[in-house]
Amino acid sequence: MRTAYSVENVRAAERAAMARLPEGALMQRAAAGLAAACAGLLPRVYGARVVLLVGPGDNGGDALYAGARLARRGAAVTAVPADPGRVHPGGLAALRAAGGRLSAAVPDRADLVVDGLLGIGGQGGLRPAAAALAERIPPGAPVVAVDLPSGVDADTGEVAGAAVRADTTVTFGAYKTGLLVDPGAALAGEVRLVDIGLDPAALGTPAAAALEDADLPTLLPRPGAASDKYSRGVVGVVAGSAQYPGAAVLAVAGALRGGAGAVRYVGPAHEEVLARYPETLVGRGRVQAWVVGPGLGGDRAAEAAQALAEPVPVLVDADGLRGLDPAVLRARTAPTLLTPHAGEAAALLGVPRADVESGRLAAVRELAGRFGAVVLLKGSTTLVCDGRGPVRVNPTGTPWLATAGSGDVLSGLAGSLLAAGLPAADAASAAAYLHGLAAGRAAAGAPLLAQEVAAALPAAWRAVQGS
Ligand SMILES: NC(=O)C1=CN([C@@H]2O[C@H](COP(=O)(O)OP(=O)(O)OC[C@H]3O[C@@H](n4cnc5c(N)ncnc54)[C@H](OP(=O)(O)O)[C@@H]3O)[C@@H](O)[C@H]2O)[C@@H](O)CC1
Ligand SMILES: [K+]
Repeated sequence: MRTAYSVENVRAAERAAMARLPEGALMQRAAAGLAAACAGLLPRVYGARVVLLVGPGDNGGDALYAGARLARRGAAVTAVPADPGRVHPGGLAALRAAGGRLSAAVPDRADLVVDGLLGIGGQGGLRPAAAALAERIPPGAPVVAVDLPSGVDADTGEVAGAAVRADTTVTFGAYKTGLLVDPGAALAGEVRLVDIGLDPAALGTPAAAALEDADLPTLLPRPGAASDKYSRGVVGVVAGSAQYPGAAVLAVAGALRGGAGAVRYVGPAHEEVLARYPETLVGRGRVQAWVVGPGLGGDRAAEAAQALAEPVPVLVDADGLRGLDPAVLRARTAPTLLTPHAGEAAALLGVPRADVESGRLAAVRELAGRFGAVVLLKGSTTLVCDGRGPVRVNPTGTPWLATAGSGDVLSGLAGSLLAAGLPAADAASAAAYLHGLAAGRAAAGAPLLAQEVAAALPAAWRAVQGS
């Protein structure tokens, strides 16, 4: 599990480390790691044109000390301060001593740009002087962000105004939440973590976590010799309508590949479902988890209410989410998993969709708290929040996954994992992970059908089991 921490926790761990280290040691470690990463990105350090964008704080200090190291190896290093009156004095002296120079303007050409404008001390969108420098980054020059792309909120990934788009982010001591959550994650490029010797215990509880392949085998159900279809769990799928029969087929497809022993379908599209998947049971009956919502069409609160009245885990998606009553969910004894996209989340919260898109972390936390449910917020980075532990950020997927029906497959898959006995947050995050992995494999750089995602799930499952 890749874990990310709040600025408050990172600062606490840094204070603890600074108390036992000589002054400036942490910054030197950070600068050494940054310089090594920059050197690795350049075909040749000697003679390379390196431009440092330097903010007023320690983030700028890191950039200057790293620039000094590159200058000592023969790079032509130019530092451009956002505010010439506020530049890290030690860093500036080191750069000058190494032969680097200071400039008021961003040079037209660069082999590498180092963004040291703002790190974890940044508040709000970039101020005009810093924004002006960010806008003048020479087109095509690779950009390395120091600690995080300037303009990205370290705790939320939110971007309020101008921000730097990095190809690589070199972050120090621990991942920051904003590096995992969009839109910040999308601006960070490839994120590299430099160990500066922070004590993991001093970092406290992570604010966010991203699953990795190696986490999946411990989460996914594995049938034993004595398992039968009932002990492996039966998942009921309430989905589809005359208008959207395909949603039923796709939700069942996801459910069949999610590890439950059997899938029970309830709805008008049973002929379509059986034609495609004769393994499906049809009609109401006992289940270990319900999936309600894909393709129901219209306001179908009644179907959701019927499932929610049963003391088993219930996943509510799509049309089932309309008009959900928080009081009903909060009164439930079994877990509830809601799987909205941004538009559905906005409707549940009564806010514009743009607010959810720009503040995804806040939105998923608010939904989980308000509804007393585990919430999987779909999107470019899918988030899962259970209202208690770190928010899970899904690292797999492909933009091709933004295709009709892919959410139906995800709901079936997550519901199946619920029926197999996984806690709701694990079911949701494991499903999102496998779904994204399957989509990446199936798309392979070309447009993707939702049914191909479902078909690729067994290969994704095998791949992580072998990890
Ligand atoms: N602590 C450690 O042990 C280590 C820390 N390390 C490094 O230090 C970094 C944190 O340094 P930091 O605390 O100096 O903050 P930093 O990110 O440079 O920015 C603060 C400055 O920016 C300004 N400013 C704020 N918002 C702004 C905006 N929107 N637009 C423009 N300006 C804005 C703000 O101005 P003020 O509000 O004071 O007027 C203040 O001057 C961290 O990310 C890592 O890189 C590493 O070396 C490892 C060891
Ligand atoms: K930065």
